[in-house]
Amino acid sequence: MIVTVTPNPSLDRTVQIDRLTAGSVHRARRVHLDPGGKGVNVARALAAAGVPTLALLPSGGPEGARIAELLAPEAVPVVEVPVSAPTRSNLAVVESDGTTSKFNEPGPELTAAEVAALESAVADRAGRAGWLVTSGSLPEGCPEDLHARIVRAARAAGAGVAVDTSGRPLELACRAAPDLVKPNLAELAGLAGGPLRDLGDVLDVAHRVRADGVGAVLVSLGRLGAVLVDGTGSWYATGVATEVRSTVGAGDAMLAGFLRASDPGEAALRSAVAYGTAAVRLAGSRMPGPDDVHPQRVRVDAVDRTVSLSGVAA
Ligand SMILES: Nc1ncnc2c1ncn2[C@@H]1O[C@H](COP(=O)(O)OP(=O)(O)OP(=O)(O)O)[C@@H](O)[C@H]1O
Ligand SMILES: O=P(O)(O)OC[C@@]1(O)O[C@H](CO)[C@@H](O)[C@@H]1O
Repeated sequence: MIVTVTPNPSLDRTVQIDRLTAGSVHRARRVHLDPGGKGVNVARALAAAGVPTLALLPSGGPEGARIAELLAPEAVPVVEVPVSAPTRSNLAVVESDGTTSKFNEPGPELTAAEVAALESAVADRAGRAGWLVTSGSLPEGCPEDLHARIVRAARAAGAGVAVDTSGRPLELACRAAPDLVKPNLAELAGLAGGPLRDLGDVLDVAHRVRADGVGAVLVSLGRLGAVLVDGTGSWYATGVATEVRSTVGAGDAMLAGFLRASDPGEAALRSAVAYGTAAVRLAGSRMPGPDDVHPQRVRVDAVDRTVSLSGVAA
């Protein structure tokens, strides 16, 4: 079973318009509502593939209840930790060429007792998890080492642990020696303390992160694909995305693809990029199912240090 922890879930509203122009009124062509937050998305993709999973999240107000309602038809088991402030709603504006602008709320303020209840729910379930994924931003009131604490608790319970977050919480989580981290380019640059120019820089930082105790580093690079560095080697994979409908959640789909792969290393990277590529073809933060995913179309090579990262958001 793969348990996902999302300290700051969200009700994701995706609005499709022709073109975003600052300061104008826009008429939406379509609106789509998804249960969201990074760990929630990972659990959705896993459930769609028939992988036993459980999404653990704080839940408050009508937004929290709606997330659980939307997860039910996707057959995602949920453990809700009740909190008094309402769960946030996040907005994605997608233009007709696939350009996506995201507006994320900070999230509710959790009390110390609510944070303790979340940690206790993690401790209760970690012993039954093969993997535990802890991901996303932290709402107000959470200590910045919350992901790090969850990593330690899950490791102590014998679970493999994957982390997908950013900034200081990511730095602290790396020090807790998780089995896997999944930074995007901006997050890896944050860990490096400066901009990264090419795959050579990505490789060097990923090796440094591993040397500090992280098992494997899966770096997602948007349209450029992804790099994996683990204890057995390093690879670069690219997919073919025909049509980009929404990039929201592509990183989460990718992490699910990595975790559901039957083999580690190169095979897991292939599955990860197949999932990421499939996700961008789907509207909103919809997660791909196994029929959407084509690992045989993913190209995996040795890492060419000279490939430039210009044009990838960092
Ligand atoms: N524009 C794109 N074209 C093709 N593939 C893409 C594109 N954007 C993302 N992908 C695929 O999805 C994977 C994850 O994307 P990305 O690096 O944007 O993750 P992320 O920043 O963590 O996303 P999120 O936080 O929205 O989940 C990439 O490695 C790639 O395989
Ligand atoms: O604000 P955070 O926690 O960093 O990210 C939240 C979020 O953008 O991540 C998911 C996509 O990865 C969305 O479902 C959700 O809205």
